[in-house]
Amino acid sequence: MRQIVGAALVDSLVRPTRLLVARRTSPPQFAGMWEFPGGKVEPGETCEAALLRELAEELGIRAVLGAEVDGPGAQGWPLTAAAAMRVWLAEVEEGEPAPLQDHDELRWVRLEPADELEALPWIPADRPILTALRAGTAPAAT
Ligand SMILES: Nc1nc2c([nH]c(=O)n2[C@H]2C[C@H](O)[C@@H](COP(=O)(O)OP(=O)(O)OP(=O)(O)O)O2)c(=O)[nH]1
Repeated sequence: MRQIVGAALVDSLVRPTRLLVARRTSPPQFAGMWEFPGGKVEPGETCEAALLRELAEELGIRAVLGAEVDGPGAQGWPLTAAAAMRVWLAEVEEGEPAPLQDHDELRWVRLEPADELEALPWIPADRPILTALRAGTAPAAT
């Protein structure tokens, strides 16, 4: 199984209210769809190092990783029969995210209410991840 990593970049790891979403430019079947920035883990790389590298390359930022958005398998969330993605919450530490590579638009979208977030044409495999992310970042009831 090919290992993919993705970042749920939020405005604040302590009190997340917005998520940075990215619109892919390729391949044709994913162009125009929204996703978690990230990419493939290279041989010899840890997942965390791969994710920080991808965020630097794609968005031009240095990020800090928070908790993992745990998926159903050891390799995270299934994407296809041959690929799965682990996803971490993350926060920008340095830089301003820009669509440098693989994306033509970035958007900070409110997590709750999630109308705008859910209305975007996401890569379909990402939908269950979004649901888990929203459950995990919802403010605790008092
Ligand atoms: N980055 C990312 N990829 C996703 C998501 N959902 C999903 O199905 N994928 C798929 C699309 C791609 O087939 C694969 C990730 O590959 P990629 O093209 O982003 O990887 P990469 O940046 O390392 O690209 P490359 O070296 O092959 O050019 O996983 C997601 O939310 N984020």
